[in-house]
Amino acid sequence: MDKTRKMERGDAARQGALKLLAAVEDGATLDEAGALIERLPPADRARARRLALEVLRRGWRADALLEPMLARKPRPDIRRILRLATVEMLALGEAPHGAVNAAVTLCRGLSGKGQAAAGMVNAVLRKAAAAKDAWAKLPPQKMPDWLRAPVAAAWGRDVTRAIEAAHEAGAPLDLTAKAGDAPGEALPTGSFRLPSGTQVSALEGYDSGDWWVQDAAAAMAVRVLDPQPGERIADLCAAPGGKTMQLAAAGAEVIALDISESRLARVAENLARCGLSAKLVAADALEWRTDAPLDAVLLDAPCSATGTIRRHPELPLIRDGSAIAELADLQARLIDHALSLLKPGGRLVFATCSLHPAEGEEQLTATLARHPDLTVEPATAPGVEPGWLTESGALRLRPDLWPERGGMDGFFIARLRKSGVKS
Ligand SMILES: C[S@@+](CC[C@H](N)C(=O)[O-])C[C@H]1O[C@@H](n2cnc3c(N)ncnc32)[C@H](O)[C@@H]1O
Repeated sequence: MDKTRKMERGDAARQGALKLLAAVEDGATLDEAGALIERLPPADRARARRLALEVLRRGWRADALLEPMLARKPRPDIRRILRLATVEMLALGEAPHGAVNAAVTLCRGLSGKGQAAAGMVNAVLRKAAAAKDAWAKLPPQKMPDWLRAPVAAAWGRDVTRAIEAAHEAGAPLDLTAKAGDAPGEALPTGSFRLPSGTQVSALEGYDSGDWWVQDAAAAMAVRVLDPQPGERIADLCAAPGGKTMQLAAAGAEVIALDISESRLARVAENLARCGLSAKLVAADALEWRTDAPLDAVLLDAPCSATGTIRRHPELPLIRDGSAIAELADLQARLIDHALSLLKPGGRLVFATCSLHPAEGEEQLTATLARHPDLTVEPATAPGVEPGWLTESGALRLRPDLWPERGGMDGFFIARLRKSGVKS
């Protein structure tokens, strides 16, 4: 590819990244914003998304570095260009001349005053390129107060900083095998790990459906439930279906329920790809009833998803924490209804991909107060380290765990036994 075409391609990806970043500033998730770049060739689209992710993970850090170099606060489109080039140079190893030239070209493509900023952007980015030591000394991007305060109250400042470092580092690619092995490093908990950016569809076993993509922490809820062949188990919030597939692969008779028909269609696609089956039901779990009581229920409840910030770094920017009380209330109602579906002695696994104690530890305490006959069983499974269990026996997974292996998503998982004869 000649030099000019290479530059144009780089700029298409950068322009795509800037569009995604602008949409996030307007409140969209990166997935929602994806439509803005769908016309780009696949390689540019993937690069645009990667660049946007990396800038979202470090935008605050870039601002902190650049602020003393700027005479006045830049307008939003210029600030996005400055952040992008700074992150490219100082975090992604892009050669300064390439990143600075690209930033200047992007400014020249703007209207009116944007063009006039090209000189300033050139000068500031040249200074930024030389500020490697200052960049290295800046702490990772902080969580917003609505999340940082409860996290720090629960686990202290050192853990909070370690979680923030894990958020900045991003997430590897984890696979769950249908049976036996999958490509990648075998993790102690049974998942398989590959470097982030691995092309999923090129891996051996993709077409034959031997495995599916699922974070190592997310895979723990079903391992804690320990499904047995032939057991009747409902997965009440099933889509897109990672946990349904684990239950089906274990030989359980699975009812996979989700309120969203379109999301349930993804469960059907995923099951078909992997040659697994489950009964699919589109319904509100709060209203759904079954003729025969169940051996077990998996409730992977809707939540703030704050455990997935490594993969969704836009979440802290587009959420303000105001939904957490409402989500915790919905989770409590789902737990109560799930318990009513169980046989005496049946088990409920409650899980959320949240770092907020209101959707985890506090939810469990409130559940036990409403249902004093429930027993919390230790949430153990192969590879679970003793330090991951809370005092009450639930599993608290956090992004800062396994730092040498690349972390894991944040999850809370509790295994509850209904009173009566054990099933
Ligand atoms: C955390 S996701 C579940 C992820 C899924 N368990 C997996 O492993 O792939 C939560 C799901 O709950 C569904 N949901 C939200 N409220 C619900 C309700 N009242 N009844 C049933 N499903 C609901 C959402 O549509 C969403 O698909």
